[in-house]
Amino acid sequence: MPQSTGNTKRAPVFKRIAQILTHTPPYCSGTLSVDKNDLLLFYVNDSGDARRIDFGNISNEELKHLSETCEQATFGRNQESVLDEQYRKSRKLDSTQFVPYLDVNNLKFTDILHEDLLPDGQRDKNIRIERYKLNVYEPGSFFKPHVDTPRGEDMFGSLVIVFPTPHEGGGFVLRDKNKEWTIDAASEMKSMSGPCITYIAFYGDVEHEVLPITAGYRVTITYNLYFDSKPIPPYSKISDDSFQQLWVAFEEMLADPFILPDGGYLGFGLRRQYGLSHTTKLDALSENLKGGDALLMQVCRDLSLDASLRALYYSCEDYDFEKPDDILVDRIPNLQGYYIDSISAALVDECPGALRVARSLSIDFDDRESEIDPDIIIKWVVRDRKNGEVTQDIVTYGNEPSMDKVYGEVCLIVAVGPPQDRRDTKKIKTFMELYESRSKSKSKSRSKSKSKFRAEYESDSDPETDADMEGTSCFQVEM
Ligand SMILES: O=C(O)CCC(=O)C(=O)O
Ligand SMILES: [Fe+2]
Repeated sequence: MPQSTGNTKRAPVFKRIAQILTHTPPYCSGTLSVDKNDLLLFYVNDSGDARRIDFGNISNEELKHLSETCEQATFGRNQESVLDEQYRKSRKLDSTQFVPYLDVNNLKFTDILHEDLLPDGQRDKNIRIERYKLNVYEPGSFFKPHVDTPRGEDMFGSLVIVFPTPHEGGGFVLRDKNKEWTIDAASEMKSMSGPCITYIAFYGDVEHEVLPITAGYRVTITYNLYFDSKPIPPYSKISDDSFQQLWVAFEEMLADPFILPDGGYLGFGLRRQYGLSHTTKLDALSENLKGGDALLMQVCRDLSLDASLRALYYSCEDYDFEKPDDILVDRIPNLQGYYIDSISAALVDECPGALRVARSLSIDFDDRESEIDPDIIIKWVVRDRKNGEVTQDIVTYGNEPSMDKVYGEVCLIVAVGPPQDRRDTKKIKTFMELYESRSKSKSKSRSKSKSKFRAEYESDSDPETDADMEGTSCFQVEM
C-alpha cells in the first residue's frame, strides 16, 4: 500500500496555488497604430486576376469584390470540413491567394505575445507566426463559439488581425473558465486618428466567437502561433509576479509537515488543453506548455522537483465491469479496437507503466477510498476535470457497434520526499518501480484482460506500429 498523503482536508495553500495558476490571462488584445502601407492587401482570384486594395481607403464595391473572390468558409467537425451556415457564415481566402503588406514580425508581434500572453519564463522562447486565412464578414455573417484546430503539437494559439473597415457588430467574444471578454474592434478603431489595426491573440483551447455583423464589412487575417523547437532556457531571469507567488506558495506547501508526511505524489490537473495524438509522449509536451501550466513546470524545475506529465483516464462505472479504476499513463494510448467495457484493462495493455490510481472521479480534494489496492495515491493540489481534458472515441457494446467517448485529463505529478527533504525521493517509488511491483503481483490476471475484439483485431497488426495508424486521433478538436 502506498504512503499516507497526510491530512485529508484541503490545505489553504492548495487554494492559493490554484488561484495563481488560473490567474494568468488566456488572451491579449489591443489596437496598434501602423504605417499606412500596412493596410494594403494583394489578392488573386482563381483565374489569376490580381488586385491591390487599401483598407485605409476602400469602397464598398472593392469590399464586395474581395468578398466574392472568397469562398464560403467551412469549419472542422470530427476531422471533416463542414459547410453549415447555422454555425459559420462568412467567406474566406486561403493563404496562397493573398499577401498583406503588413508584416507581423515588423510590428513586433512576438514581443507583444511575450509581454502580454506568455508567462515571463517563456520570454526567450522563439515564436513562429504563420499566416493562415483571410476572412470576410458581410452583414448577417458570424462564427459561432468554437476552439481552433491545433495544427501540430507545438501550436499554442491563434492571432486575429482586424482591419479598420467601417462595420458594426462583429464583436469578438472569448470564454475561458467561466469568464468572458468581448473585443469590439470596430469601435476601438473608430477612436484612433491614423491608420490602425486591432489584434487579438489567445491560447488555442480558448473558446471564441464572432458575433453577427450588422452593417459594413469586417475583414480579418488569422495566424497560427507556434513555439519553435528551441529548448526552454534556464530560468534565472524570471521576474514575473505570478512566478514569485507560486514559488513562495510551493515553498510553503513543501514545508508543511502534514502534507505527505512520508513523501509521495502531488497532483496538478493542467489548466489548458493541448492537441495530442497517439504519437505524443507526454513528457515531450513539457516544452510546449501554456500559461499557468508553463508556470507550474518552471517552478518545479526551479525547485529541482521531480515532475512528470501523465494522463489520467477515468474509469467508467457504467461500463467498465472489470476493474473500475482510474488509470495513470505516460502516453496517449491507441484505444482503437477496444470495447468500452474493458477500458482499464486496455489502458494497462497499451501503456507500459500504467498505474491504477485511488478512485478520483469526484473533484473533492480529499483522498478517496479505493475498492482495490491502488498502485499510487495522489494528493491532488489542483483539480478540475474540465481542464486538460483528452477525449477519445471508442466502440460501445450493444446490438450494433456504436461509438462513445473515453475521458481523461493531462496532469503533472510531482514526486516529493518527506518534509525534511522534499527533493529526496529515494524513499518513494519511481513510476517504473510502482509499475514493476504491480505487474509482478498481477501479471497473471492481466494477460487475460484483453477483450475478444482486441485479440481478433491484433492478429494481423504490429503493436509497435499501432500508434501510427491513421484515423485514430480524435482529441478535443471542435473548430
Ligand atoms: O475572423 C475572426 O475574427 C476569427 C476567425 C476565427 O475564429 C477562425 O478562423 O477560427
Ligand atoms: Fe477561431
